[in-house]
Amino acid sequence: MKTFDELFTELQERARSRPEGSSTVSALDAGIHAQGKKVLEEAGEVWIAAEYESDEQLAEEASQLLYRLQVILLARGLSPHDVYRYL
Ligand SMILES: N=c1c2ncn([C@@H]3O[C@H](COP(=O)(O)OP(=O)(O)OP(=O)(O)O)[C@@H](O)[C@H]3O)c2ncn1[C@@H]1O[C@H](COP(=O)(O)O)[C@@H](O)[C@H]1O
Repeated sequence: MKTFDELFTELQERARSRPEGSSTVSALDAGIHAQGKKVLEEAGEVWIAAEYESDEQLAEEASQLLYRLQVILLARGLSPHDVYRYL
């Protein structure tokens, strides 16, 4: 179990050390266009899960959307704190 901020710290470390087999390294290397498509894809899956699937499936899809949002923030050099100031 990890929090939003703990996951972001982990992703920053992946970006820095670039370990073999990291999903995050692959996602960062794929570029902003591909990262944006993943955000949209996961947002759509959250919507479908909310309408038709279980609470557990919705929570899992939401986790993937949060992950994809973090990847795109990281790629642009932003952090969750840049977002929090608008909440
Ligand atoms: N939370 C996530 C996470 N959520 C989603 N994903 C990625 O999203 C994929 C699932 O999304 P899709 O449904 O689009 O599946 P897919 O189309 O088969 O995936 P792709 O072929 O497009 O990669 C997973 O296979 C992962 O690649 C994640 N990848 C990593 N994390 C966490 O990020 C941290 C760093 O992970 P690594 O960079 O892999 O070390 C770890 O704590 C991981 O748990």
